[in-house]
Amino acid sequence: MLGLPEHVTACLFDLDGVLTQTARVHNAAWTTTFDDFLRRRAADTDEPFQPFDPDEDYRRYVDGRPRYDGVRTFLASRDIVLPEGTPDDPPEADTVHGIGNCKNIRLLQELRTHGVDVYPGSMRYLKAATAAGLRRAVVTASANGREVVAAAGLEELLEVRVDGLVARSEKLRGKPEPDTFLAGAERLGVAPGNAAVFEDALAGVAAGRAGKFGYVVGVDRVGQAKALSAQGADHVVRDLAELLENREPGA
Ligand SMILES: O=P(O)(O)OC[C@H]1O[C@@H](O)[C@H](O)[C@@H](O)[C@@H]1O
Repeated sequence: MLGLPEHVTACLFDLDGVLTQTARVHNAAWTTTFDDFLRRRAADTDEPFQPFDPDEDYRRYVDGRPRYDGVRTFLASRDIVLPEGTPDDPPEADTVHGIGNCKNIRLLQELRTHGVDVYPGSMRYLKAATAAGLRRAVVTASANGREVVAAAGLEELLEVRVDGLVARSEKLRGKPEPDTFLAGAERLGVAPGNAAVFEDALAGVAAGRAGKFGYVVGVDRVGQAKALSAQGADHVVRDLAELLENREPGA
């Protein structure tokens, strides 16, 4: 049904980059934030400034991961270790939390100024899934998940939300671990084997594979179809509307 195998009765959708056109907003906020930090550091250490790569660095180290995990993973890729700091560190603090908080201020500024766009194909797919009686959850690493879902006007179409705040309060490990997707399936009352994961991030597809979900759809918005397959996507589309055309997988 809807391009999914017969045993699938529920859909677990990632948010940024799958339902809403906000992956690029996160990416831009991270790029500016990391570049500011790296420039300061280069000036302090006399080492050359090597900017954050919004393609490679974002996809490998930041995309899909919880905010502070993204900071740690990227810094580790440059052999940089910073103090953790605390959640209320100011945005200029050179700590894991300070950098994450700086990115969040930039992200919210942009989201609140320009609003949130939904992918038209995703809206169509969500409506078709609702009409077909498939269960529907959104599972996002973002602590801003509630705000983005509301700004996108998707609240009515999603039965369950597992976001970064839920993950924090329930101590769920972030993607690429499967915990948040497993929590989404559990809240819908569906076994992982009967749920399909929809993900645009490499870490998210890896989480879908690790959780032994019934089907993993890779959503390729940036030309990384091969990498999504290599992480374990069963099928890769460029837009969810493609699944409405192909009624059965592989058809
Ligand atoms: O900083 P937030 O809003 O909690 O989001 C955390 C992460 O959420 C993911 O959905 C994005 O792919 C990442 O880019 C982002 O860093």
